[in-house]
Amino acid sequence: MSLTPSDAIESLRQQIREHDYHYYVEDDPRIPDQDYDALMLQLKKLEQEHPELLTTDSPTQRVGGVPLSSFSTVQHVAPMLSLDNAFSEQDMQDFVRRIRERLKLPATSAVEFAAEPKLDGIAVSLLYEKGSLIRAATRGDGEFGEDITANVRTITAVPLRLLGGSVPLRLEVRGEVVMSKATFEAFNRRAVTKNEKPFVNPRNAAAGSLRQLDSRVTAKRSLDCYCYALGLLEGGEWPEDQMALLERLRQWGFKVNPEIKLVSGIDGCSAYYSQMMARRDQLKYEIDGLVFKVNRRDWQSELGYVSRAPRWAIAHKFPAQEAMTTVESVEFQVGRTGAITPVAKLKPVFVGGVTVSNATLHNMDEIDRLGIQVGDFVFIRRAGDVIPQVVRVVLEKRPDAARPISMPTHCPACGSDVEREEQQAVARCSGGLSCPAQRKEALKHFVSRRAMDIDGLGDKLIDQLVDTNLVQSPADLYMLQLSSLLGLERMGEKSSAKLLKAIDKSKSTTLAKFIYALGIREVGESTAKAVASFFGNLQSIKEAEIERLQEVPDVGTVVAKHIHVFFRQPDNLDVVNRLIEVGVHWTEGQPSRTKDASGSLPLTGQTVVVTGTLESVSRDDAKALLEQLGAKVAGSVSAKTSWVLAGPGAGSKLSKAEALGVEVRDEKYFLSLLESNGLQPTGD
Ligand SMILES: NC(=O)c1ccc[n+]([C@@H]2O[C@H](COP(=O)([O-])OP(=O)(O)OC[C@H]3O[C@@H](n4cnc5c(N)ncnc54)[C@H](O)[C@@H]3O)[C@@H](O)[C@H]2O)c1
Ligand SMILES: [Zn+2]
Repeated sequence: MSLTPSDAIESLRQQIREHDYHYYVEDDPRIPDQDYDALMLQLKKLEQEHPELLTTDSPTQRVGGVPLSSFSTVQHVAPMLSLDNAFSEQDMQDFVRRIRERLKLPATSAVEFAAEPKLDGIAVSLLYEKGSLIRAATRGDGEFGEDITANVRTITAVPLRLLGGSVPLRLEVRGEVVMSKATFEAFNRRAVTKNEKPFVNPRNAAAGSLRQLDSRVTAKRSLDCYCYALGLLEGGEWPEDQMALLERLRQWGFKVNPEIKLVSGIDGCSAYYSQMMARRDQLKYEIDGLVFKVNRRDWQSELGYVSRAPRWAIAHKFPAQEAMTTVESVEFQVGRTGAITPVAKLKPVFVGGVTVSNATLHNMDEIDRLGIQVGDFVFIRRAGDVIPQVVRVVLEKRPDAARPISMPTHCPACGSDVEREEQQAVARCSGGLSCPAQRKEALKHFVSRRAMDIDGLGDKLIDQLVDTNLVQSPADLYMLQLSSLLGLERMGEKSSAKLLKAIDKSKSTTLAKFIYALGIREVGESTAKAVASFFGNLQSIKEAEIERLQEVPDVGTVVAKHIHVFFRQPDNLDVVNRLIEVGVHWTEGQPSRTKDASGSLPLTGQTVVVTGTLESVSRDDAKALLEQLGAKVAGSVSAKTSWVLAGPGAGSKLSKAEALGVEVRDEKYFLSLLESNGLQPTGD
C-alpha cells in the first residue's frame, strides 16, 4: 500500500518538525544531519512535483527552529536566512549556470566568488549602536531569535566596542559561534569522568553553551566567533563586495576566518573545495562544507532571494562525518599482543566518504560509558583517517530485543582464559605462545637477541614462516628442514643452512633467557632473571602459587598473577614441553638465590660499574649476574660507586674510579664471587 502524495508530504513534514524541535530547541538531535537533509530533499522533491500541496508553513519554506521560551524573543532588523545546499559537483555547476543565466553573462566571463569555510556552529546576530554592542541574538526562525546578549558578551572574539574611526550609527553583524575541536574534546572528557552527558559534536556543544541561562557557565566554555555578513548598516557606506565587507569587519575588530579566498568560476570553486577537503582535519574547528558567495554586491542584489535563502550563495556540503545505523553484533578481536577489543558490527552505512560496517568499541569501560547494546541505533563518526567511532546511542530507539554486551571469558582465537586486571580497561588473552592472533609477535620476541638469540631470523622471515604455515609455535622452529626453507623468498642454500645452524645453537640457553623468551606479560629480562635464580628450575616455577611468586625480589601481585595464569594454560604448557622435547636445554641450579634471613642478597646495597672487555662473559651477562647477586649496576662511576669491575681496554671509567679512590676489581675476583654463590658465567 503506497501513501498518497498528500499523506507522504504530511508525514515528512511531521518528521522534520519533530527533528527541528530536538535539534534547534533541545540541542539534542535524534538523527544525523545527513538523514535530516535526505528527508528535506525528499519533501522538496514532492512539493515540486505537486505545487498545489505547497503551504507556507512547510519546513521547506522556513528557516531554523522556534526561539526557546526561556530567553526573551527579539525581532531581527533584517531576516536571517539559510543557505541552499549543493551536495555534488553537478549541483555546483547548476548553481553557477543559473547565476550566469540570470545575470545574462557571456560564457567567457567568469563569476568571482568569495569562498568561505562553512563553520559548523550557531549563527548569531550582533547589534551595535554608536559602536557599542547592545544586543546579541540567535537566528531562531530567521525573523525572531532569542536574546543571548549576556552570554555572547563572554566571548572574547566579539568586540564589545567597535574599533577604528568610522563607526556607523547602527550596525548588525552576523557570524558563527563555534567551539574548537580541542575544547569540545576536553569538555567531553571531563563530562565523562563526572558522569555527565557528553555533547554529540562541537556544533551541539556550541549551541548548548550559548543557550545557558547562567552566563558564567558560557564564559567557561571558551567559545569563539567568526563574522561573515552584515544585516544592517546605518550611517556608513555599504562595502561594494563581499571581500571588502570582510576587510571592513576586520577593521572594526571582528574575527574573520583566515581561510577565506576570492575564487573565479566553477574551476576556482572546485579547486578550493579540494584544498579545504584536504585541510579539513587540520583546522581547529569543524566545518561541514564551504560557502560560495557571488562577490559583487550589485550582482547579489540583482540575483535576490528565494523563500529562505539567497540566490547568490550556496553551501557546498562536505561528506557527512556522522551517520546513524544499528549494531548487528559485537565481535571480539584479539590484537597481536593479546589485547581483546570489542568491535561493533554495523549495518553498513555511508559516512566520511566511505561505507563503514565496523566501529571499535575500545574496551568494556567504553561500552559501559556508551551504555551500548546489540540492536541499538547508534551515531557513528568517521573523521579523516581516524577509525570509525560510536559517539552515541539513541536510547529512544532501543528495540525490545536489544541485548547487553559482555566480555567473553575465553579468547575467541585460541580459547585460553581472558584476563582483565582490576582498574584496567583492557582485557587480554593469556595464551601468549599458542594464540594464533599473537603468533607472529610471540615468535619475534622468542627469537630476539636477549631471548633465544637466533641470529638471522628477522621479522620478515617470521612473517613468511607463519604465513606459509611452516611455523605455528616456537617449537616448530626447531623442526625446520633445509628443503622447506629453500622454498621461501630470498632464502638460498647458504643462508638457509646458516639459519638452521643458528636455530640449533639457540637450544643451549639459560633458564632466565628461556623464561624471558616465553613472553609472559610484564616479565622483562630482569624479572625473568630474578625468577630463574629464585627458583633455580623450571618445574618449581610452573608449580609456584601466586604467594610464592611474590617472594621473588621485584615481583609484585600483578606480575605474579601473569606468571601464574600463563602456566595454567594447557596450550602454553604444551609449547613449553615441546620446546624441551626438541632439545632446548639449560643448566638447572638449586633454588639457592632466595633471600637470606635478613632478606638480602650477597651484593645487596652495593653499586657496581662494569667496564672494559671481560673474557668469560659478555658485559650484559656480567651485569645480569651482578644483579642476581643483589647489586645495583650503574652506567657511570661516582663517589657512590662501591666498586668497578674492569676488564682489559677499560678507559675513562677506570681513570675516574682511580681518581675518586673507588676500588677496582678484575674478572678473576668476579668469577670467584660467582663460584662461591653457586653461579656460572653464561653466554657464548
Ligand atoms: N539532525 C537533525 O535532526 C537536524 C534538524 C534540523 C536541522 N539540521 C541541520 O541543520 C542544518 C540546516 O540548518 P540551516 O538552515 O542553518 O542551514 P545550513 O546550516 O545548511 O546553512 C546556513 C547556515 O550556515 C552557517 N554558516 C557557516 N559559515 C557560514 C559562512 N561562511 N557564510 C554564511 N553562513 C555560514 C550560518 O549559521 C547559516 O545560518 C542542516 O545541516 C541540517 O542537517 C539537523
Ligand atoms: Zn588467544
